[in-house]
Amino acid sequence: RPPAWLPVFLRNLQHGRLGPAPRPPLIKKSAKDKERNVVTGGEIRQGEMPPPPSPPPLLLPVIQQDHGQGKLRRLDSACDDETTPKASAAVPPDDLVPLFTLSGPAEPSSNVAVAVAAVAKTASTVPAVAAAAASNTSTLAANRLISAPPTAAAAAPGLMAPPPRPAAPPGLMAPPPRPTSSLSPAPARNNHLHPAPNRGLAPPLSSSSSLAPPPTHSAKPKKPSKTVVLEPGHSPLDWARLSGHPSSDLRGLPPNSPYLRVTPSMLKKQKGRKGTDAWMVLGGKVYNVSPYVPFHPGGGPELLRGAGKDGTKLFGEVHPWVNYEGMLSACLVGIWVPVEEDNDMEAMD
Ligand code: HEM
Repeated sequence: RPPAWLPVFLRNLQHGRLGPAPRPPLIKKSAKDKERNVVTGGEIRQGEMPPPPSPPPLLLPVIQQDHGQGKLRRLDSACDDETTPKASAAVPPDDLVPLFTLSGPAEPSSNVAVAVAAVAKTASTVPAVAAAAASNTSTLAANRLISAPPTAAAAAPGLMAPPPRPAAPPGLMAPPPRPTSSLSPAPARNNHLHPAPNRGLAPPLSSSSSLAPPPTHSAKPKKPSKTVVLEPGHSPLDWARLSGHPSSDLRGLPPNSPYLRVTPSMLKKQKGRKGTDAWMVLGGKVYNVSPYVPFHPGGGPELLRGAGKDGTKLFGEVHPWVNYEGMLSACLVGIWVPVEEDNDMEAMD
């Protein structure tokens, strides 16, 4: 049974609606292209399959270097008179380090172009790149060449070097190494000539390089506290309330007694024993510390270590930050007179 489309096809053929397939336009290879073996099309003979369309040449870098005119240009002999930077078929000098290579075996005799960009060691740190291509290069090969990074193709001595790659922030992994493809910069191969710094043997581990935190003041062992548990109603706040009251007289002297000139013989009798008050010299003044004994955070016995003597040094060794003057203002007996005078307990004028 004939297929359903056959009558329609025959009818169209009968009415001449079906013609031969349109021939593709003939593209003649110019003499220049023949000479340079550039594949730009070619004649299509009848009965032959047309060749697959060749991919458009990669001319992006050329467009960028085209003085902003936006025209597509080929990097071949047709634009030899242009000033656009392009690859030069120069062999890099011996002291240049090959930086860019094309994949595949380099066959000087074939049409495969070998582009080599090299860093000039003599031009300070500026990566002066000389791209070398085979003289018998094809358009495709030339486009491959110029598709290398524009900085690599156009950089020249005296130009600014590209900015250094940002260092990876601490804690983050270092970026993966760039793939060494045919068109990406290859790592320098003469590292053995210039050993990288700080690659020597690591110093032996010392005690300071352990994982323990560095010694600080906070690491100093603290002295155990010698504060005591005070009786109820004898907190520092209670003492402040008691001593700060205007009517409180904690001197242990008869009312309205003047400030005394306290001599050593007077002081040694006031040690807080046998019903006497404990006097203490602090900063040239004599205080009656007896009322403060039950309020002393360090305990009564500790406080009384300085009773009947000059406790300035002892006080300073324990807690120089304590404001004794303010705390004991209501306990002030008089001034300290370190030399013996004729009249003991002589009142000050
Ligand atoms: C000179 C004889 C004294 C001695 C030997 C002495 C001893 C002490 C000691 C051992 C402590 C405990 C420190 C601690 O480990 O926390 C202390 C605390 C204290 N003392 Fe004295 N003390 C004396 C005189 C005084 C005086 C005259 C006053 C008041 C004017 C005073 C007020 C205090 C205060 C406020 C504290 C608590 C300090 C703090 O917690 O930082 N001390 N004292």
